[in-house]
Amino acid sequence: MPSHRYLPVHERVPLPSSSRTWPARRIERAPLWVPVDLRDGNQALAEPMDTARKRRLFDLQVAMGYKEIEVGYPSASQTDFDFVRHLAERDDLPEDVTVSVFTAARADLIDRTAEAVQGLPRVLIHLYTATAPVWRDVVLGRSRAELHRLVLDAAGHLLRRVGDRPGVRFEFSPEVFNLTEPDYVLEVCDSVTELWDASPDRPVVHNLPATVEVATPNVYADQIEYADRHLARRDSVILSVHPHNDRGTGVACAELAVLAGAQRVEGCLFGNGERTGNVDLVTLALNLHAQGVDPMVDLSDIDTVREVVEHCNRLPVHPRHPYAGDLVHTAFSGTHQDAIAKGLAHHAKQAAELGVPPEQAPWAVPYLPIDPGDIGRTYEEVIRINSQSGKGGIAHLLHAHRGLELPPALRPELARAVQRVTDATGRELTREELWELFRATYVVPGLEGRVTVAPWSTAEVSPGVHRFTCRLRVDGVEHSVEGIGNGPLSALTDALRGIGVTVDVLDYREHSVGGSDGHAAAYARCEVDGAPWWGCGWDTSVLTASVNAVVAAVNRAKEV
Ligand SMILES: CC(=O)SCCNC(=O)CCNC(=O)[C@H](O)C(C)(C)COP(=O)(O)OP(=O)(O)OC[C@H]1O[C@@H](n2cnc3c(N)ncnc32)[C@H](O)[C@@H]1OP(=O)(O)O
Ligand SMILES: CC(C)C(=O)C(=O)O
Ligand SMILES: [Mg+2]
Repeated sequence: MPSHRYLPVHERVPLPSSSRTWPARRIERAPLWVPVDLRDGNQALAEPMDTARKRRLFDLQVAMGYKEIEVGYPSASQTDFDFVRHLAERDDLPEDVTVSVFTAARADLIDRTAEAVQGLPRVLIHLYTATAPVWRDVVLGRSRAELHRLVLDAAGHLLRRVGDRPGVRFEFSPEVFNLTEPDYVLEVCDSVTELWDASPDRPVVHNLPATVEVATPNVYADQIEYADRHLARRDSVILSVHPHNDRGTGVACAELAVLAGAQRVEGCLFGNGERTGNVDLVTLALNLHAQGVDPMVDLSDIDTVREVVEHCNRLPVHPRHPYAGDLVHTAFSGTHQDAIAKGLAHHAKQAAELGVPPEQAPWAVPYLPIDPGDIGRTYEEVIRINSQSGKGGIAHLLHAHRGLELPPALRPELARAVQRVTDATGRELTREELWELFRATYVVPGLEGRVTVAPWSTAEVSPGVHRFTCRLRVDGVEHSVEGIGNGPLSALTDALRGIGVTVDVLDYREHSVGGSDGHAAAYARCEVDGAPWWGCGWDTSVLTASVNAVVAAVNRAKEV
């Protein structure tokens, strides 16, 4: 790999001196989130959104609780212009929502922008120019002083065009801030602050983008902390960040930048955006949620959010995407499943002890950073069965979906049966298939097999003495038999012994299963002809379930 072609960041740009304090800080409240899907995200789509798609995403963002939303680059295309006009003319913006529009520092584009926003009650006009040396030299062909002049001319032009309109505020972005000399950033931003006469009640936004990520997130945090400390009229400046994700560390950059003093974060839902995307606002919000901090946006129905975003962007969200992917709450592997199953049971118990609903109780379930229920996910997806799965997960699934309380001693051999199937097929077992496997292995042998018992009856002939009377069919030969014992099951085993089937019940459990069909499950571990076998019964009658469980164990032994 020709790595020698690339310079490390400290050889590309002077970095601010390092008296940093951000590493010791904590994020205790959400910054102002600003979705830029309708502008930055949109400019990265092969098929940019039309008005209907833009409106759908905008309405979603309003419903989620975003208060500032970048809606387009109205001077760039008729579609974007029309969408801004649509918002202005519909006149249905919630009173606490401000829209933002984007423009380059060119008089013609500013004029068109001013036309587009006419009539909007609250609008932030976002002016940008790249300030980094390579862009100055190669793209814009201007020296530091010349570019500074260009910015001030554009900022002044904007002020003259719309500065006296009520509800208008300004934002400035020195594009590629992260590769711009820190003193030059201050020089340009401070002069813009002054020109726009920012004040605490009409602050300017300075948005310092990592337009293309080039360094580890700590470097960006140092750059932001330096700006936080040195920007003029700091109480009249909202310090904003706009990370991209070229190195896959956009989220880390945003979080460290907030530690370093950023008050506002621009990004896109699920991280759409140029190249590898803008920083993902959903992940950022849920990262805060998972730290006990109110994210100030509603993600309680993440699947609807995802569905709308996928529709509007025509891009899928990856199955492993943090929080939102189809697979992120799912454990296939045995030890994780075991821990989750125990964690969920413990969670339910603790909630009951605290007297609060489970969805309000403190969360400490292994391997699940947040309760999937918080974002509208169900538990059904949490544990899924394949060849990596173990007894804990299998028992959890049969409990969750069929109400079975499998005896711990039965679980290992059921897990082996499951593994034989998943190894052979190489695929996942659905919960219905798992139930069928359990039924076929342990329940069906109680209903059909070499030995069948039907009809039968029991009676307590004297206190503590039970009689079991039945027609027994063994290998097609019918017998009428009776047995006596201290309970129905011991009377049954006595009857079996009468025709030469030696069976002892070593362990027996039963429980009723909730639900309208009112089934009972019975589990019998029996010694049959000297070897132990499990059999299970599943019937609306507990007694029938128990008889079937013993017969199932017998038939399983006889089928070997
Ligand atoms: C990091 C970001 O996301 S920046 C935002 C980028 N977004 C977009 O580009 C999407 C929409 N853009 C567009 O539709 C078009 O670029 C338009 C309509 C805005 C402008 O189109 P055109 O006039 O055809 O120019 P073009 O796109 O080629 O822009 C390049 C020119 O603008 C200049 N320019 C680029 N950025 C800026 C800026 N921020 N401020 C002032 N001038 C700029 C360049 O120096 C170049 O000038 P030159 O022709 O004198 O060399
Ligand atoms: C804020 C603007 C200029 C931007 O999208 C970027 O720098 O990435
Ligand atoms: Mg961007």
